[in-house]
Amino acid sequence: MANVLRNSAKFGFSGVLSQLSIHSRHGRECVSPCFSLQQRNNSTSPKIKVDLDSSTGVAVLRMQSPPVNSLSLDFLTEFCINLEKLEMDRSCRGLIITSTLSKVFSAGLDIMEMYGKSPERCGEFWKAVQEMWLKLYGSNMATIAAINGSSPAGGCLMSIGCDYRIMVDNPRYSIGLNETQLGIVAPFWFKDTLVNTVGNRAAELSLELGLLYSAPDALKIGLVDQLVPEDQVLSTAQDTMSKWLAIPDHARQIDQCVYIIYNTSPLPLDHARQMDQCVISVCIYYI
Ligand SMILES: CCCCC/C=C\C/C=C\CC/C=C/CC(=O)SCCNC(=O)CCNC(=O)[C@H](O)C(C)(C)COP(=O)(O)OP(=O)(O)OC[C@H]1O[C@@H](n2cnc3c(N)ncnc32)[C@H](O)[C@@H]1OP(=O)(O)O
Repeated sequence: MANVLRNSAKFGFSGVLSQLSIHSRHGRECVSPCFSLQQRNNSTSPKIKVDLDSSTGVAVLRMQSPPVNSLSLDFLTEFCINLEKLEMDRSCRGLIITSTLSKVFSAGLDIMEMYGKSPERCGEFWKAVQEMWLKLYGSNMATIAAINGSSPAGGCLMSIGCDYRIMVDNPRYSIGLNETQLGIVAPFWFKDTLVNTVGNRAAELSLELGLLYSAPDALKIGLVDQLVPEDQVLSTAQDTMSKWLAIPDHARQIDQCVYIIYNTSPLPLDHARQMDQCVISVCIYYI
């Protein structure tokens, strides 16, 4: 593991984060061309299924990559391609993300992507993680995570990258940024997103202790917005989405824009790259 980390630290990360701006969150621009994403999508069977209801303008994106919807490079590439397609489709105003797997929303980053891979592959993987977050957090669509299972680490990041979170009311399902428990550190942009969701103190405790919250505890700290019985998670997400879509898009988008500008520190490319490298270097030192 240490060697993998050492190699990855040498690699220059993409610094895609520099593109987080008023334009990427609220304009209709793509963060990166679909072409390059499609070029690197090598998966054979779809890991993601998207159904767009043109009468409501709401798409449901189902993650269907057993056993745990781990975020591999192939998965992330497919995810980003689908997000870009929906983003460019003006008939789509809302996106619900859920899982077809029982018990798991997403297990987060695919551990196998962090082990025994070339520096180039590690860099490509990390860029895909950043792109996933940028495209989701920067989406013009109203986004709701229908969390129907556990959602640790990168799965939690995906959830808090959405505008609203509905989780199944099952204390066995957990969610949180548990990186420190694994001996690694959540990058600063994970932290920013968590602070924007639960506030400073809860985020500090959560990150330092690597806390995984049961669904009821996640509701208490505001990590999720609502708990519902398992069989109602999708219908509740659809009902909630109709309320979000009753708001004119431009007003909601501008409001989000103001919020994010005042609550997220936009960093220039070099800073973003260096800070990610710093996190990984610290991990290398201790692992
Ligand atoms: C340049 C970049 C590369 C280098 C990076 C360097 C440093 C990193 C520094 C900073 C990065 C910080 C960011 C990290 C974010 C992350 O997301 S890290 C991933 C953290 N994920 C987890 O901790 C989740 C672990 N999994 C679970 O808790 C459980 O599996 C579950 C999701 C709750 C489901 O439990 P369940 O009982 O249903 O299933 P199992 O545990 O039996 O698992 C089934 C099967 O799935 C495999 N698996 C589980 N999680 C992952 C995963 N994240 N990646 C890949 N595979 C996973 C598990 O091994 C089992 O496989 P099997 O034994 O072959 O059946």
